[in-house]
Amino acid sequence: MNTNPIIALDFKNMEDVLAFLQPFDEQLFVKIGMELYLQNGPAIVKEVRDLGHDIFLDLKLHDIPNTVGQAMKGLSRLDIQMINVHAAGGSKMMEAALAGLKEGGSSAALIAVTQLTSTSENLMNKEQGIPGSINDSILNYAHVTQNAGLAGIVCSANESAMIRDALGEDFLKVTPGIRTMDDAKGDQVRIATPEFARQNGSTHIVVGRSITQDADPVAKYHSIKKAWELGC
Ligand SMILES: O=c1ccn([C@@H]2O[C@H](COP(=O)(O)O)[C@@H](O)[C@H]2O)c(=O)[nH]1
Repeated sequence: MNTNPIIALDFKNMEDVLAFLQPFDEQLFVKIGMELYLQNGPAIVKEVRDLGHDIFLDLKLHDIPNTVGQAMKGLSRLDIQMINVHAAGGSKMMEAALAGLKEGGSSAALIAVTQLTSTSENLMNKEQGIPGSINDSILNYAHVTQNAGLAGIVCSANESAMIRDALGEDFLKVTPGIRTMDDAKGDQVRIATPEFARQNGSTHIVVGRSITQDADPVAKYHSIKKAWELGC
């Protein structure tokens, strides 16, 4: 699987996507999330794929098993490399998602969000009503996800070593919340640098505003890619 940094294409339409992608002269791994997909529909996935880029479709499905399974079957028609659900939907929902994806003939890696990188332990305890440490919650969701047969999880890079030690190198640890030292944290809580993500066992990093809002996105992408590849 492509392990290049995954660029989050958090734009409102294809015009903005094209303006962003135009200066890049290489094949990228990009993420299409709710902002772009919900305002433009499935056609946007084909348009980006036709440009030659690999795609992580970050829709974070979370509903009853039958609904998620049927939705995944529909999404399996899209030529994508990675897709996700929320682990909080439970093992039956994740199994239905996987079955739907496979029935539709897709070989995309199915992964599950554990705790969003914008979630703090305090928020989890008080608003989700989950007691204990956020690491315990993430580890629990990761075990449930692996037992349901999925390829990996979304977590922050801070938790990647814990997940690797418990669930192995091959289980995907896809980590957003990536920031360089001079980046604004914004709404993210559990952040890490690309080099730390590499050292701590992430298999993929997801990078949005650090690249997309930079004055020179191509140069920023290459500096993040280098830090990620070298781990220093
Ligand atoms: O836990 C999660 C799951 C998904 N995301 C997504 O990743 C990018 C991060 O964007 P930045 O601009 O680098 O903060 C964004 O599309 C999120 O929807 C996440 O951040 N955390």
